[in-house]
Amino acid sequence: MARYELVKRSVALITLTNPPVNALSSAVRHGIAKTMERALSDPKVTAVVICGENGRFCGGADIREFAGPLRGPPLVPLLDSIEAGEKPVVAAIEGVALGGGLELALFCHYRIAHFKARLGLPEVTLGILPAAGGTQRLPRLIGIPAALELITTGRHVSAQEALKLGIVDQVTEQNACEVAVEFALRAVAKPLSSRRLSSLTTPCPPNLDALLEAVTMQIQKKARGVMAPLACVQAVRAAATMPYSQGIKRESELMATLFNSGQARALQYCFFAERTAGKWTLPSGAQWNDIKPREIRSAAVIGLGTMGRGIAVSLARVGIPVIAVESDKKLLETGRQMVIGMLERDAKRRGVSASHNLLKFTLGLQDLKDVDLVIEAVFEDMALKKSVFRELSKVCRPATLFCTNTSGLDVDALAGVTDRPQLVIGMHFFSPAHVMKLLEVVCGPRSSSEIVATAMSLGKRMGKVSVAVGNCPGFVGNRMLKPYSDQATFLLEEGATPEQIDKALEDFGFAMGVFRMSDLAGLDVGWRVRKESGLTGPDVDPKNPPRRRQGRKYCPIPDMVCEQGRFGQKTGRGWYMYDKPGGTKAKPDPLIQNLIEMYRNRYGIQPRNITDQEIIERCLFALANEGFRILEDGIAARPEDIDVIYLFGYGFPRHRGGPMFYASMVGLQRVLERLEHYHQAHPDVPHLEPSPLLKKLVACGSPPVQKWREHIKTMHSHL
Ligand SMILES: C[C@H](O)[C@H](C)C(=O)SCCNC(=O)CCNC(=O)[C@H](O)C(C)(C)COP(=O)([O-])OP(=O)([O-])OC[C@H]1O[C@@H](n2cnc3c(N)ncnc32)[C@H](O)[C@@H]1OP(=O)([O-])[O-]
Repeated sequence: MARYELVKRSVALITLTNPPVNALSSAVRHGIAKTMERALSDPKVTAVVICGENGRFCGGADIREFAGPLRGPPLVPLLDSIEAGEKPVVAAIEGVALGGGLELALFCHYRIAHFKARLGLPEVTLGILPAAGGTQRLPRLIGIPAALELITTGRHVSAQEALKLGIVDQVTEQNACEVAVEFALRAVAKPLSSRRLSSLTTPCPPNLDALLEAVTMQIQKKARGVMAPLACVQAVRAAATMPYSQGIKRESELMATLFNSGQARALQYCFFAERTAGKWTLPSGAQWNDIKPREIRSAAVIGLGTMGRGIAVSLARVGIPVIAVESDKKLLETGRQMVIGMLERDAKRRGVSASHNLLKFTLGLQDLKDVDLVIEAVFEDMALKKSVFRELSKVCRPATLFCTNTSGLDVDALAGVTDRPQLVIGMHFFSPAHVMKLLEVVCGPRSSSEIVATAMSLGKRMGKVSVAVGNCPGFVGNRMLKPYSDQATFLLEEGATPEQIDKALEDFGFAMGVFRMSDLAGLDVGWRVRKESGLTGPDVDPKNPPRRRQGRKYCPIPDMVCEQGRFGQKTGRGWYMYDKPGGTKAKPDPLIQNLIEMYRNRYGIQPRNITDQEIIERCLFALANEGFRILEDGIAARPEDIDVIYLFGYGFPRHRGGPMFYASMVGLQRVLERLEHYHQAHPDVPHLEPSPLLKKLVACGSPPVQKWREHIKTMHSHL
């Protein structure tokens, strides 16, 4: 839809109207075609201004339309008529001009941007490329190197940077529309030929091939197996080496190779899944858009260990005064220095001043009597956490909200020791808490909808992707991690090596394989959890550690590694060896290979050749299978939530969509068959037994992931 008005007696003002981001849906494209034709044919009209309703120019093509057959007028011929017209067309950019929105502006003869506007060609983040001339026009306007960087990264630039790059002609602090109308009136007399980007030659750097080669290498190194960025390089190469008409053909050829690809579908699924995750509903029927969150004006963090420090920084940097508490002077001083240091480095990186004044450090819980919200981040020990919550109930005013950063302990058990179980919730941050975007908001059965709403909105305010989950051991992320890492260690027993398993997972797209990731996180963390859950400990015979524990198959190799003091990067030895404690460059360690071979000999295990396909199937199908169980148990409301948790908390490759979307892409029938195959081979590994929900979805014809919810409804929700 596009609105047409005549202003200043001779300027046609065309306003795109498709809330919330004026995406270029077929209706909007129809609207532009009709209003442009009217403006160009009306003799009263001397110039045209295009703007967007609600202070947003245009968020690009309507991504929702990609799933179906494309209808309505094709974009490029429509935009050609704008550039070819004899009347100056000025784009008045407010809010955002992204993707097809910026391309629309690049067909206009002039671009005026509001100083708060953001511009960019983020198509590559959706697994595609700018297919409305962006790859041919932006290089002609700002040169190859700058255009290449923006198109292969999809980065948004500010209006100021866009002016410096030459993307826009003027930046204004006033209403961009009014400024554009004045600008258009002044442009009437000026020639337009030099303003038609299609007629310009692309300024080429002398080292073009070397530049394109270097960018290609960098992409292949950083974005393993991701297609779109490489196609973007090819399209920009066409802008440098072909006339515009051929370049635009090359652009659409390359787009055709991407548009229906699995990667594009996965990345577009992630776009919407991320936005769906924030829309929670509780068993009571309370939901995200009808519960008003409390405003948090002050907070406290208890415990300044690794997590507590990151949480304090994440609160202070968004302007929330924080009281940080530790149990003794030395820990408090160490914590204070580290938090201040992190806040300063973070502020420097963001080019802002550090908000030291918002931080207060204390040894006394009584200083927390008036805070709005407390986040407990002490050592992962139930008894210790309970004593903290009992104390808090005594000192904090009745309305103060209590949150725990436990990564898997029972939130309701903690709520039970307080005087306000309805005001207790889990806020599970991921390490480092001031960097990782994911926040699991763990709703106990007594958590009120008000505290759920408050925790979710506080997460958004802290720049987190917040997902509401139910209360069970390990919640969603860590609960699924166990079958995934268990399969990896079982594969070690059967013949694989840590390097082989990690390489298979990294070739699949993970930034780090399971063993390198464990070395980073610290092997002692998992060891302590296994001890606390009684799976290992001093009463286990180290000479003959049993391979069945608590009625299930158990692999003692990780314990044997820890018993040698190998805790990963922090000790310089783990599944890999590092040049020094804290080193990050992993090298295969023959001692680990010896340990595994001795272990196989002791139990008479004949190693066999294990394929990368088996590694991927056993690790990822076990992961997804636990995801199905979590949906059955109502611990997660929909598969999108699980996928967002794994994308933002566990480094699952975005171009694979997440464990549940990946399972749907592989085909639920195949996932079921492979799990049945592996469970038959390993009947003593319950998490390989296909979940009832998986069987049910296959029986229902394997509906697309977005439709699974309809089949989950029958189950009881813990959310
Ligand atoms: C030819 C051409 O070459 C090619 C082919 C293309 O152009 S491909 C398309 C390229 N364009 C993009 O990649 C930009 C994508 N959008 C964004 O980056 C952000 O949305 C935003 C613009 C920076 C606003 O952020 P926000 O935080 O203020 O709000 P939001 O929650 O994100 O969004 C608010 C609501 O708008 C929906 N939405 C946003 N952009 C949309 C789009 N392009 N198409 C359809 N829906 C969109 C979104 O799902 C949400 O819906 P709901 O959840 O309310 O139901």
